[in-house]
Amino acid sequence: MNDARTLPIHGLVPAGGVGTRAQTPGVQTPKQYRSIKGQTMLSWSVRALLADRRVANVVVGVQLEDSLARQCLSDLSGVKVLPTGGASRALTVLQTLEHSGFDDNDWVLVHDAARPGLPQDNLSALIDACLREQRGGLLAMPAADTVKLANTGQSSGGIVEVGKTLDRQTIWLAQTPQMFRAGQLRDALSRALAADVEVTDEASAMEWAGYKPLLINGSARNLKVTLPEDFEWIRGML
Ligand SMILES: Nc1ccn([C@@H]2O[C@H](COP(=O)(O)OP(=O)(O)OP(=O)(O)O)[C@@H](O)[C@H]2O)c(=O)n1
Ligand SMILES: C[C@](O)(CO)[C@H](O)COP(=O)(O)O
Repeated sequence: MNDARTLPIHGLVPAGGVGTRAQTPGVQTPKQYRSIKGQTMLSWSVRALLADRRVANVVVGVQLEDSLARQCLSDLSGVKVLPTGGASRALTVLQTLEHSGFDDNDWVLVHDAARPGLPQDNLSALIDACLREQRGGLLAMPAADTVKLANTGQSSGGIVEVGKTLDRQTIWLAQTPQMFRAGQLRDALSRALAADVEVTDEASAMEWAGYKPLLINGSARNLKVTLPEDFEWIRGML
């Protein structure tokens, strides 16, 4: 009989993007399939989840026509690739959840394929906190810089000006993994997307549904590889 506090914990990696912002002239490979120190970025990110012995398995959501994921993950056990990619990250997560076979009360850790440097102590701290508090949560970093809100209504000719400075004491920058009960997350994502809510991470759908996810300290090493120069940074961290 599964202990309700420690029901299976699954990984879910949305890998259905094309990495537009990371592309450089002549390199069309989606960023998750770019090689870093001999492994694809996707492989690094999946392995980072599996490194915690409490993570039972990982499902990876990719676009229907994607054949690269199975190739680069073929040496890993406990990994299933599903053709559940959608037009947005949130839709990929939802469709992968819907076809994962996870039970509603199972825990799921959603982690970007673009965050290969996830430190094990951060992952462990997130899992510990969610199991201890029996609440969902996410890795995030308190803002270390002064935070400006742009005055979007006034920009002309590409010029953007400051609207105001925000109190950074309450600003945290979300990372992944984000850990929630599979059924609650699936329902929140489905309802939020049906209501045309802007969902850029799992927590925003859960917040819209009324939950208060835990914020657990992440790391600069858990960089989301987004721009071409990020590959140089992340190579030095792996
Ligand atoms: N339709 C999409 C879009 C994104 N993702 C995944 O969501 C994660 C974070 O998204 P992001 O860094 O924005 O990746 P891309 O969307 O590929 O990048 P870009 O916005 O530059 O195209 C990535 O693992 C990406 O593969 C996804 O599964 N399905
Ligand atoms: C989920 C996320 O990594 C949290 O910061 C971020 O929202 C993903 O944004 P992207 O534009 O889909 O990369």
